Amino acid sequence: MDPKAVKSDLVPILDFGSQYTHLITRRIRSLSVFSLCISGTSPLSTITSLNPKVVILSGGPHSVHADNSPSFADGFVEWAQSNGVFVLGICYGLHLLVQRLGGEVRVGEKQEYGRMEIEVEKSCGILGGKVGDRQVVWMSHGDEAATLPNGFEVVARSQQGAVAAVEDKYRRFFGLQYHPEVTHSPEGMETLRSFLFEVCGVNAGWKMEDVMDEEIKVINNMVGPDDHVICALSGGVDSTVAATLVHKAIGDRLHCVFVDNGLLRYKERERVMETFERDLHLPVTCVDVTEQFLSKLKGVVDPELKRKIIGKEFICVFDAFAKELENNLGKKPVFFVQGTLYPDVIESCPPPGTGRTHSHTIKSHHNVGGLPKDMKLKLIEPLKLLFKDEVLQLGRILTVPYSFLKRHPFPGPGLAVRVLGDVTEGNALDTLRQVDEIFIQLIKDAGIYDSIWQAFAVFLPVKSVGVQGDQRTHSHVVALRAVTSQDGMTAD
Ligand SMILES: Nc1ncnc2c1ncn2[C@@H]1O[C@H](COP(=O)(O)OP(=O)(O)OP(=O)(O)O)[C@@H](O)[C@H]1O
Repeated sequence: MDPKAVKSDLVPILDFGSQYTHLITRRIRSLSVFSLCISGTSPLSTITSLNPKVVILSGGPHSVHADNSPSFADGFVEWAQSNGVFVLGICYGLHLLVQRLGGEVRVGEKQEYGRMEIEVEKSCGILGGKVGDRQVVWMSHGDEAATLPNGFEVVARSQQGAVAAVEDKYRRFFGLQYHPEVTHSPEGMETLRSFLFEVCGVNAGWKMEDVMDEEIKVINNMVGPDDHVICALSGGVDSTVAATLVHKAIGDRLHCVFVDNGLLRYKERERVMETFERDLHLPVTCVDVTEQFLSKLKGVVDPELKRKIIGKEFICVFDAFAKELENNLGKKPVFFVQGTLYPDVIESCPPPGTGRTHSHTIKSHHNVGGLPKDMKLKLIEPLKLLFKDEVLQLGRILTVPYSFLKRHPFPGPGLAVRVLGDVTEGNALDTLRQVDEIFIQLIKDAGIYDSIWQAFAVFLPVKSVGVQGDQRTHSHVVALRAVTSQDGMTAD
């Protein structure tokens, strides 16, 4: 997706490493306005090329007083001011604005963490001008704005008297000391909404239908009229939605491969292939490489080693599939489709100041281990700017069956990571498949499958005493686990 082709205004978030940065992006997107996280230290040209009406500076774990604390590019405030761009600094973003514009930030006398009450002191834009209004907000800061730059006014204060909201209406600079993006600030969402629409006059209109049309255009521009494309389909939501989208764009020049590695769930292969063929009309080749995978996993106990072996075998299978396709078509396939999502991209691009290496090129996340270099396939990652719930929305528009979209996620290495110990010993895999099926079926019968994020069984490498019929038995133990989650970022 080309961010510049988006129909709504685009709101970039300069990321300074807050654990909440992606939440700001999500809140704004939920208002039908496209938003993107970019590194807080991005060059000015990256920001200006997006032509934004509003820029948000995120919070972060740093203090502006620390050596090498990250900051926006030189010339940013001047550019914003001379182009009438609205700037909102949140927490660390507010401290940066205050400091870089000539105010003073100091270590707060009473550092504020958790729920606090604030009171609006001045009629203002960002908090809706309701003087005397009190609201509960989520604070998480050590530093505070002590002296404001010329032209700034305090709009709200915390109970402890610390600055909670500021603005310079004339220059269009705004700051919130608290985090409006978290649900612990109950009025935060309304604050973001009124800031974007009423203060900044942002145009909404970002729709998943447009994302789909735009993606199809991008794919058609990328893939030549005679080019062929490969996609590894796991039966999971991401690769299925990505493949369905690419298929809509280029038709049967897309060649999908589904790998039965002997580590799939009960009747997984039959169920997945049926959906691909009957409901989605996707051209999929199913390869059965059970023996190949299980022989490599014999005697392997270490889960990390299992993952590595599986990753390598997947690559061999994809490689063989590409060669066979080349023989059949008389030409090499050129592209490989991956269902990389936005959280993978964010995780692969650590924000400045985290101590992790910052990569400017987006590194693709692929837990089947990356592609072999001599395959020389270019990547198509049509979902790489979308969050999981947005991918589900896109899937619905692409008429991927609801039951399929609602399937619980299943790991790439499959049951190999749900059997603790050697997967080839005894009949661990078969036992696990049967237990898992019974567990999932019971959850479905109880009508709670859709409210659970992921439920699964794990085969443990211990035996315990039980009674079956009239017999005392000594047999394996299987653990059952189920978690709920909104988006797979946190779980209960
Ligand atoms: N059995 C399989 N056959 C073919 N490809 C597979 C298989 N398992 C995994 N893959 C490929 O590896 C990718 C990563 O696997 P994993 O299941 O961890 O990913 P994911 O990000 O949850 O995506 P998905 O929702 O598509 O499964 C998949 O998107 C798919 O392209």
